[in-house]
Amino acid sequence: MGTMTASAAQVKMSLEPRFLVVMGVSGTGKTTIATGLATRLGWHFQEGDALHPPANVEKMSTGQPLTDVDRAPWLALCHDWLRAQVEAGHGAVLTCSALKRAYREQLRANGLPIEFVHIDTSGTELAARLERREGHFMPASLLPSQLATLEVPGDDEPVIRVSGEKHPDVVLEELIRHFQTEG
Ligand SMILES: Nc1ncnc2c1ncn2[C@@H]1O[C@H](COP(=O)(O)OP(=O)(O)O)[C@@H](O)[C@H]1O
Ligand SMILES: O=C(O)[C@H](O)[C@@H](O)[C@H](O)[C@H](O)COP(=O)(O)O
Repeated sequence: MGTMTASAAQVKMSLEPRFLVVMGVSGTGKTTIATGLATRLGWHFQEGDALHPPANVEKMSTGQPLTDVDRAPWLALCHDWLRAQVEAGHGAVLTCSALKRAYREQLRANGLPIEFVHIDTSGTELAARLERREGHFMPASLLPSQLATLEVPGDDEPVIRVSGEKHPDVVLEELIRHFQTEG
């Protein structure tokens, strides 16, 4: 335990701030990975779901997928949060499904140095997780539309790809090692 605390402290000291959007479809593990990173690195965290206007939450709760128009004000709030973190200069992690390229471009607008962490998980594993998950407004019935809407980030986008099917601790280790290697 003492050793783990020491190594977490070393990581906090040695890493330059980064501005991360942990993205992917519902149930892929965004909140799990983003909170793990924020805790281990001492970076600021924002749950993107908490920025949805109430009408969006109501819509998803009743099993209706969001449209581009529904998502626009939410993405604007996500962008504003990211911009404030960049201006403050401390590391930050946001969860945001960011399913389409255009949404990711909106998040990166104004030249923000955002990097995406795309968590990729198979449809069968996602369905099982969402059926098990309790106390969340997002129903499993919306999974097909999430998967159909996803535009996997291209190699021309600033993206780090991770598997959502490994243990979260393994993914966190991989990400932190990647950040250490990149300086
Ligand atoms: N790598 C993983 N392996 C197994 N279960 C996971 C993993 N990551 C997350 N989960 C579980 O799957 C569910 C969805 O994870 P969550 O982090 O809420 O995803 P999202 O924020 O993308 O919807 C939660 O019950 C969580 O505990
Ligand atoms: O753009 C969307 O359709 C939503 O943002 C969606 O992708 C998101 O997943 C929900 O907010 C549910 O929250 P979880 O992702 O935490 O399941």
